[in-house]
Amino acid sequence: MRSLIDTMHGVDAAHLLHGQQISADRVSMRYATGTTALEDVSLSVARGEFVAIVGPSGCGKSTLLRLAAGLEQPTEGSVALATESVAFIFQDPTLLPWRTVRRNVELLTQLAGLPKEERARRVDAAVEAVGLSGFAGQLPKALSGGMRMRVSLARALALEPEVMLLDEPFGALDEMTRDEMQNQLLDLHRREEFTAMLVTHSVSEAVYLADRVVVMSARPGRIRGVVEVGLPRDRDADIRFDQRFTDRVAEVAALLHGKG
Ligand SMILES: Nc1ncnc2c1ncn2[C@@H]1O[C@H](COP(=O)(O)OP(=O)(O)OP(=O)(O)O)[C@@H](O)[C@H]1O
Repeated sequence: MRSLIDTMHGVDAAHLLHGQQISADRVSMRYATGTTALEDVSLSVARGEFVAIVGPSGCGKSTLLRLAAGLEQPTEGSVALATESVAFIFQDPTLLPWRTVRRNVELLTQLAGLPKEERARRVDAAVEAVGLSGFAGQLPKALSGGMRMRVSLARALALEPEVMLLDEPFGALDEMTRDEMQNQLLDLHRREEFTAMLVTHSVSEAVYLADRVVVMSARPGRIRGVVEVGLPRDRDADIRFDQRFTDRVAEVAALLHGKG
């Protein structure tokens, strides 16, 4: 199940400062194949913060998320996580086709060994939170791509995670559905107050969702710069017309393209 979403174990929480949820300290990652994916990356994410990571293809963004989850160990430096309560969301919702929406959402709570009543409470809340109550009895094949992604989100939410790691979750969706999913995620983050690390190829998505955007260089990935978004957390689609939004998008894009 590790390849779907999972609860992970906190790694070496000793060097976390107060209020930090994730901390990477001078991390380098070289795979056995000889590829150096990351070099000297240091990053701290505060409890409840939403951090987006953008960078050229192959610069080590997914590697950084896997390190944060404790799925990989860095070759140099250290990664610390203040909690064991972590959910991972991938671009592919990976639903089990023979299980209904409800039973898919329940899956990880079942594997985590939660009692039946507790599972039922969490599943109901998660299905409701993503607006799928009317579809709880449907099979995945009856759902649109956006709805399947909502099920994937609900399955993660049912773990009531303190940390949500999202690897390009909306990359396969059409633009309208993607906009809807971004608003859904903003709303969930406001309500559930989890810490989020999101990998995306979209600069505007990063600025729209995050408190801070981390811009990485081409492989081996280093942090080229970090942009403080500085927009109110309580934002909606209209913020895209705000000068501050367009300024931040330009700032991130300039860093991304080496002009920062
Ligand atoms: N398990 C692995 N074994 C060997 N090399 C790997 C492994 N995972 C990733 N890599 C390599 O490490 C580099 C970074 O990969 P990673 O998937 O982290 O980048 P990314 O920024 O997420 O890419 P993309 O934006 O294209 O999804 C790539 O060159 C990739 O081929």
